[in-house]
Amino acid sequence: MASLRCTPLLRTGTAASVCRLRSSLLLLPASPQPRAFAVQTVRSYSAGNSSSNDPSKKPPNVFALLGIILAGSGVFYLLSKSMQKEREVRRDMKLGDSEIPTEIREKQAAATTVVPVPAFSKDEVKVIFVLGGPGVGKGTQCANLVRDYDFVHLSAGDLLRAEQAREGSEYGELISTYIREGKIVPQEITIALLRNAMQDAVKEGHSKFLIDGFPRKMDQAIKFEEDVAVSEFTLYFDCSEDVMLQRLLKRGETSGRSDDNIESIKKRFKTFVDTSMPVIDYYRGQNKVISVPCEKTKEEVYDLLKEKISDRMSL
Ligand SMILES: Nc1ncnc2c1ncn2[C@@H]1O[C@H](COP(=O)(O)OP(=O)(O)OP(=O)(O)O)[C@@H](O)[C@H]1O
Ligand SMILES: O=c1ccn([C@@H]2O[C@H](COP(=O)(O)O)[C@@H](O)[C@H]2O)c(=O)[nH]1
Repeated sequence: MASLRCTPLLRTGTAASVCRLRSSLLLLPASPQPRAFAVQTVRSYSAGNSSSNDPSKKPPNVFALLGIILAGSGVFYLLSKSMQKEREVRRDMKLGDSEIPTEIREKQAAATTVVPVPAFSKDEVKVIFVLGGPGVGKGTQCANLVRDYDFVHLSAGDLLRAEQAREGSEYGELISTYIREGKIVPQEITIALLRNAMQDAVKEGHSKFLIDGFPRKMDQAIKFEEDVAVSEFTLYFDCSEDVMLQRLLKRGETSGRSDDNIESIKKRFKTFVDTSMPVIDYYRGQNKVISVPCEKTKEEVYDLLKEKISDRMSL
């Protein structure tokens, strides 16, 4: 089986990514073993043998015996030749495809299927996705968990805003437009930012991550879990649109965010329903969603959240 590890290098704003192919070819299925030949025991009949006079015990026909031995040797020779040919084909990988028998080529293709390996193993990191509609209170509750427990909070939206504001970023313009329009920024950018931030935190000895506002689209979910880390579970913060709208408009009075205005908010709600809810449904199908009702006060929501998380992992 071969394994693939990809290392995106967005940190300096470049889109380049380095893919290290760790290819360890599976050995082809073992060659057929030479068949065991039946060993024929030849009795020796001496002239003085008392049974030699018994007409039912005639000496074996020497020519028949020789024939059997010759036929056996022939089959053995042909079998050895065929095994040697297969060994040569396997050893000499420089042979052109057309020279390799189809059957062997098919075996090789099956054995070299590339399987992606996440950058962080389940032993190294515990990743919790935090999803929910715009303004539901994800950031507020993540801040509570960071204050009280050993979590690292990575908000995809915050990372994108920081990249947008970074001098010299080649994605600044693009991110700015996507955020204002409530659209989802291409996953390569967001995943590279998250991965770099995780790498820094792991280097500092952290292992528990709250990935807030991500994945918001199925392609992000699949790619992140293939390339970066597999999630433990998803927290889904649930609230009516009316309540979220009131919270966002209130926040918009001071946040300075380009998308905390009624036009952008409507677009964000639509994107959430059309694009992000399928991600929650996807994880729900895997029994990996913890739903947290969020209409009550911040404190009440937090108490419920702690209770629900501690049912699933030790806090
Ligand atoms: N339970 C709550 N009751 C009342 N107000 C709340 C509650 N939770 C959060 N808020 C307020 O609602 C606003 C949005 O909260 P927050 O920024 O945490 O939401 P979010 O889900 O992270 O938003 P976004 O998706 O836009 O990043 C904030 O002003 C916050 O103080
Ligand atoms: O994975 C993501 C996360 C966010 N975005 C864009 O950012 C804004 C704001 O996100 P918040 O979580 O509300 O801070 C969001 O509307 C998207 O435009 C993204 O593209 N991909």
